Amino acid sequence: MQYQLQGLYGITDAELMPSTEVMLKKVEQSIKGGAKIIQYRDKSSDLQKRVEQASAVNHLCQNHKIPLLINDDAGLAAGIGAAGVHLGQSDGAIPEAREMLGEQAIIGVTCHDSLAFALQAAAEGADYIAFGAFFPSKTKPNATPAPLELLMQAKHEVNLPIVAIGGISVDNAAQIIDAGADMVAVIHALYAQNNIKATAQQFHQQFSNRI
Ligand SMILES: Cc1ncc(COP(=O)(O)OP(=O)(O)O)c(N)n1
Ligand SMILES: Cc1nc(C(=O)O)sc1CCOP(=O)(O)O
Ligand SMILES: [Mg+2]
Repeated sequence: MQYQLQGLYGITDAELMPSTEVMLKKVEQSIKGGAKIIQYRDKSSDLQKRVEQASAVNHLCQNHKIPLLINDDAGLAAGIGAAGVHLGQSDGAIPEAREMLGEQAIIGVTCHDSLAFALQAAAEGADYIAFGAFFPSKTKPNATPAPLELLMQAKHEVNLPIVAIGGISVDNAAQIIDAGADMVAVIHALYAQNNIKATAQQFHQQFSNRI
């Protein structure tokens, strides 16, 4: 299936979603509010939990025709038939992930604050590039800071959809989108909210003003 890589990108979080049931409810609310892409992110080494949760979220996403990407682990993505994988700079090579997942898979790559990483990822066949952190992140306080101007530069120099991540909220998303981000990836300012659907709608509206 061909997916549109634009809009709100929700990322799951083990602390904000302490059970599979809570995870499914929160992710579904975000999709109902307009999230266009979901990532399963679990940094634990509990393989059984990871397979069970990733499979359940993948089923939900498929029902809503939304792509699920697996963080870090192309093998898990292939094993459960997810739409793709998100790779950090030390999470494995793009060609190997492509080999495992196939031509249709979505492979996203973390580029931190580096245009050089982005150009390399593009040359190796990435489907989107991700920059951050644009604002202080509650989830990842030690993330490398990235300047807003990087988005404008990348827009001109890299022919791939751009994800912005790190401390993004409904209050600061507009400046990120104005600077050139095609997607905003969010954990805390989405999944820690009491009304996740309404929050996702607020993010979504900021894109629909431009689509
Ligand atoms: C959309 C998106 N962008 C960046 C990241 C961060 O990936 P990475 O640097 O590998 O860090 P971890 O998330 O694995 O801790 C991401 N996951 N998603
Ligand atoms: C997983 C992750 N990667 C980042 C990067 O800069 O590469 S920032 C981050 C955490 C994003 O969560 P929140 O929306 O709560 O800040
Ligand atoms: Mg990673």
